[in-house]
Amino acid sequence: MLVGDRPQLPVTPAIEDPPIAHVMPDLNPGSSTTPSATGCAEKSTQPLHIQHIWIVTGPAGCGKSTVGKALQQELGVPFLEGDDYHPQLNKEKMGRGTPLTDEDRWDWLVVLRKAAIDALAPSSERNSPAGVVVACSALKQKYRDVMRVAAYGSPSVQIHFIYLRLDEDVLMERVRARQQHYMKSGMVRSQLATLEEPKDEWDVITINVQGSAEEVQQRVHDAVTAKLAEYV
Ligand SMILES: Nc1ncnc2c1ncn2[C@@H]1O[C@H](COP(=O)(O)OP(=O)(O)OP(=O)(O)O)[C@@H](O)[C@H]1O
Ligand SMILES: O=C(O)[C@H](O)[C@@H](O)[C@H](O)[C@H](O)CO
Repeated sequence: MLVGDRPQLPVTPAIEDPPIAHVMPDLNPGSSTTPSATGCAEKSTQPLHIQHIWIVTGPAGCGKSTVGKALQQELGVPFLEGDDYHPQLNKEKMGRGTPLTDEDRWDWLVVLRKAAIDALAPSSERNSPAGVVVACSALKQKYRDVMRVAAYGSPSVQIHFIYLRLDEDVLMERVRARQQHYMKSGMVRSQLATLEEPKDEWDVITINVQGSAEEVQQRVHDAVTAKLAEYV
């Protein structure tokens, strides 16, 4: 299977990651789809309760937090702000104007992925939510692949990336106008240099985020509604 292709069930993890894979909770105890001995999914009469992980991606300043929080309100699911999961050293590094490396991002992505899985797990205090929204730059395809592992082995969990596309000049304007954030406009160019725009990745929805926050939110709403309709 090529990276970014839609996996067929049952899914064999393309990335070896035993600690997470082995602790994946059974998110769907009443699942309607049961893998058979031959490896083919068998249908039962119960509806499949799908949990959707919506990962809002793109470079600093594209609007991940703004879009993510609005989507959280709309869907009534938890929201994880990826920036909050960076170790302090990463934040200090970015604050000094030094771009993160693959190594700096690796543990952050794994921790954020686990937090997303945990947010889906049922607890005694509330019912299992229908999903979670995560703001995470996920600039490179291999970073998105790290996050994709969250859905591996759990047919009831679906992962979607919402890539917010914006030109450099508008990105720069938005980051410059933003107050009290460690990420300054000088980092925008390096974010774009690192960015691998998703192409032919079946689980990515690209949204043009030029325009007002309301216009952008409407586009996101339409795209998410259309995606959810595929599961009805
Ligand atoms: N559609 C929009 N039009 C104008 N300004 C916007 C729009 N969306 C977001 N902003 C503003 O742009 C700035 C960056 O947005 P936001 O913080 O949501 O981006 P981000 O991708 O989460 O950034 P970072 O990754 O650096 O945390 C904020 O000040 C926000 O209020
Ligand atoms: O991968 C990265 O370089 C980082 O995640 C950044 O994108 C920041 O966390 C974020 O944009 C905060 O401004």
